[in-house]
Amino acid sequence: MKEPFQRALGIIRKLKQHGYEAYFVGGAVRDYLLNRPLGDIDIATSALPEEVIKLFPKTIPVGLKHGTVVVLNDGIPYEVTTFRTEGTYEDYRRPESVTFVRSLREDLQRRDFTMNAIAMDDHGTLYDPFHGQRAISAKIICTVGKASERFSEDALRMMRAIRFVSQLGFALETETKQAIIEHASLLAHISVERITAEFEKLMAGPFAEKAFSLLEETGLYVYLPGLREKKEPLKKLAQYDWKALSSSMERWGFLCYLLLSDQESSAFLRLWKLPNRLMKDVQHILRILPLIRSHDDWKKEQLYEFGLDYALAAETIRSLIDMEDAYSNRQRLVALFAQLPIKSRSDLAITGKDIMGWMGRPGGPWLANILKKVEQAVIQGKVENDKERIKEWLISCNLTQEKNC
Ligand SMILES: Nc1ccn([C@@H]2O[C@H](COP(=O)(O)OP(=O)(O)OP(=O)(O)O)[C@@H](O)[C@H]2O)c(=O)n1
Ligand SMILES: [Mg+2]
Repeated sequence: MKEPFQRALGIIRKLKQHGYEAYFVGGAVRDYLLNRPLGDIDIATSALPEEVIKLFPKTIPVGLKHGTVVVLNDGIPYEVTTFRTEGTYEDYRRPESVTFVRSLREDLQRRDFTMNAIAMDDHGTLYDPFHGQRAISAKIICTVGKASERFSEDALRMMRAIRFVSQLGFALETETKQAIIEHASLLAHISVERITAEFEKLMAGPFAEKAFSLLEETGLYVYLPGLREKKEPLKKLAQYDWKALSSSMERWGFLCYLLLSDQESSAFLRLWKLPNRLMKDVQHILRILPLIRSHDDWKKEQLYEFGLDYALAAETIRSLIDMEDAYSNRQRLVALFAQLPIKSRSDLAITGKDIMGWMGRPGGPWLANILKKVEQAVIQGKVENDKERIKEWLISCNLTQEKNC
């Protein structure tokens, strides 16, 4: 058994010693069978939440209504959830309350996809009543039972299905795909935050282009923020190798650049409720892209002005769009940046104070103007980044004359 499971065995064994059933379930079992890195390890048990709390010294009651208690074992948190069915669903979202059951099979039956409905006991024996292993071998994403029921219970599962396509490269089973086509509009009941979380994972998957193609084909895109009118440009997204993009900022930047006009992007990013920092970063990239696409190569001044991180992100997107090798273009940019005599204003050998002293004038807009000129001259190699040289240069250019500031 893999190390992360080993470390959680104590929890399962303790539950069993007290007469309860307990199993590893969900994504970790799936990823273990796929030989992928394991995420959070979830445990399902017949013990009720209060029974779990009594057994373990360190617990956090994170979702008692849903039967979930976090058990801290050697400082690592594990979600321990009571076997449950989700009872009646309202509004196509996960329910407010659940019904606890004492059978593993019933618990697995309420899960979304067969590959996510496999349980593993403390000896590594698998319980797979819905043939999840078969689906994994065939690389198929298939709902447990009737697809229309699973998607009506929680419409986010339609996004999850396509997000798993992106992460695993699997295909959607026919009935599952058909049900997404028929139930796409139910996504309107789901909160933007949950949709965004899935969409971020979708964009980051190694098979994102397959997923974009499916968003378009199933019509699910219509219910994604700001994409309703973007059927045709959306098709373009499926033509690129998204693996070339390596951060959230690059992925959102690329998406906006391909789908939207300059005026649309800020409202679009707000619709997805992205964090402010990310929105600002993306908009910065979107301002850089048209500038660098109109030139053959980077200018030193541009690189200095944008900073290496943003420049690299924009260059990665540009390379992808122009079908160039992003790796070597990035390397070139890093080398060019290394050659810059200064990387930011704080690297200048002089300060505003020096200039005020030389000119005997108090600060004002003129000072920012001169500092800018000095910065440009240093970057262009017209003057060495040295206090005396800069002073001489200012005098020789007559920049110490008020009329030239
Ligand atoms: N809408 C959902 C969300 C989750 N699940 C079940 O709860 C498990 C754990 O959920 P979660 O951690 O959200 O997803 P994972 O499948 O583990 O995927 P990831 O690797 O991204 O965590 C899933 O495997 C699935 O069995 C479900 O049936 N329906
Ligand atoms: Mg998980």
